[in-house]
Amino acid sequence: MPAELSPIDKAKFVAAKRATDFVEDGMRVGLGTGSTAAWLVRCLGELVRDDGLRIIGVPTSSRTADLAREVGIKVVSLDEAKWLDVTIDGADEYDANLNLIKGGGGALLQEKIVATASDQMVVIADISKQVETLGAFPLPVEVVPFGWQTTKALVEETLVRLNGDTPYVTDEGNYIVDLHLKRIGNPRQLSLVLNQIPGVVENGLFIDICDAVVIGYGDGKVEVRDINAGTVEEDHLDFVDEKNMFSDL
Ligand SMILES: O=C(CO)[C@H](O)[C@H](O)COP(=O)(O)O
Repeated sequence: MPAELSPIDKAKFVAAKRATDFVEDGMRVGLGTGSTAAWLVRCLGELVRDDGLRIIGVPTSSRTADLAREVGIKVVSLDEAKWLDVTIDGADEYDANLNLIKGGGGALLQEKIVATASDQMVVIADISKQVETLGAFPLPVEVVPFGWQTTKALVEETLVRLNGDTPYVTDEGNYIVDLHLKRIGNPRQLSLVLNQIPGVVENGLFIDICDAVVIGYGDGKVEVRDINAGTVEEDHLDFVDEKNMFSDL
């Protein structure tokens, strides 16, 4: 029997489950990274196994690739898929314009490349990720290992301050440094400035990339906000149904 889910996991689960509605038979799907994206991968795996859904998945990290294969999703590289119908991924923060901070799981580079190579990007998140102004979540910046302390000092000079001396190592062998900015007044400009610093590979600000957000709540409520259509749809999903659960929880 599956263990009882916490309200936050229920929220992540219902957001992920509802987001599978964006996926149709034959699609090439970008698969995000993180705990919410892992729910999505499991939900899609269930549809592949039980309903015969045929999709090709392009994972955004080695972790997601392992999980996707484990649940029976056919995995190819972005170069093989070339262009994707939809990418569904989690986020650390989203604002009213659906600009995002991503990369809390250290996968921002692949996530940004895959999302940009998609007709549509859909974010799945619990309501706690919604913010008025981006920046409370430390902004991850991926830097090359060569001279990373110097790059970090340059970023510090350009911006405010940087915490943490032991960098996280990404799938590409790069480092992640986190910017504790508290509030990002102009995310578009900050993103451009950061990416001009030599040694910076990419940053976790996703500007004008996300098309829709599926927001999950602990009671099973789901909201789908589409920034292009300007619509908000409400739904309710039942997570007590055992059919929706996974035996490894
Ligand atoms: O950007 C990410 C990984 O690089 C994740 O999508 C983000 O950190 C959200 O993670 P979670 O769904 O576990 O809260």
